[in-house]
Amino acid sequence: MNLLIYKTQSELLEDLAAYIIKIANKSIEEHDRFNFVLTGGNSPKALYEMLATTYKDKIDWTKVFFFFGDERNVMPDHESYNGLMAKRAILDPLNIPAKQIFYVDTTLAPEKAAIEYNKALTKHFNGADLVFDLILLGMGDDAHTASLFPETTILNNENVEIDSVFVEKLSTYRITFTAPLINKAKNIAFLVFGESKAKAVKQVIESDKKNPKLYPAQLIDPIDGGVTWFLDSAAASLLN
Ligand SMILES: O=C1O[C@H](COP(=O)(O)O)[C@@H](O)[C@H](O)[C@H]1O
Repeated sequence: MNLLIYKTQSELLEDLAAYIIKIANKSIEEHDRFNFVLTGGNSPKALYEMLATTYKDKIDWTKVFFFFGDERNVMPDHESYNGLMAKRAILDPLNIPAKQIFYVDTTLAPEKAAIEYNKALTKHFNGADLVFDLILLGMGDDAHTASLFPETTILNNENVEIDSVFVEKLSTYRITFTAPLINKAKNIAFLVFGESKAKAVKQVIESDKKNPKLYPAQLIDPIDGGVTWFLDSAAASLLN
């Protein structure tokens, strides 16, 4: 695990953008495309905007395919839809054509949306293993990542797939990559800001004994690739 801690969020974002650009260009050089899984929530917005403006000439965006590691069960025009934030912050500004964007279709029932997303991914990968070049992840202050929430049934799902899950504490369904699917990625990066995440960061990274039922981000342990944590000093403040 690589642990990178930055004094300010802007330093962190600059470095994370450089990390993404490097992986994107390497992936395009190696297999002529970059399969990039976006994270939702609030944390990545400034990063997406930065990639679409300051660094827009650093990547051949015609070769980038965008996916979502999790989605909220709301309509695509709802402010909470992860795809909408990404659409506004990076996809529309870069004029990414629809064929390069894999939104989760939340007009369907959650189970059906997950089935359709699995089908779309299998088709994109031509039936080969679903190995993404880069998966970006956030983390909630309850240590959830993607939509792998504490004490939910999906934590026991050992399949490499997208699934739906009912999250009791939010009284809602989510659609999410399972941990085994995330762990197949070539590269995984966590982006975590702010003091409210400090306790969860410590529990996930420094607990002597793993307890993924309570701290689901502990399930992220890639098979072949690496995981890099991009933290600001507030999020890292409780680490030894
Ligand atoms: O619900 C979600 O939360 C996490 C963390 O979001 P943040 O707003 O605290 O950055 C996010 O990674 C996930 O994609 C999202 O659906």
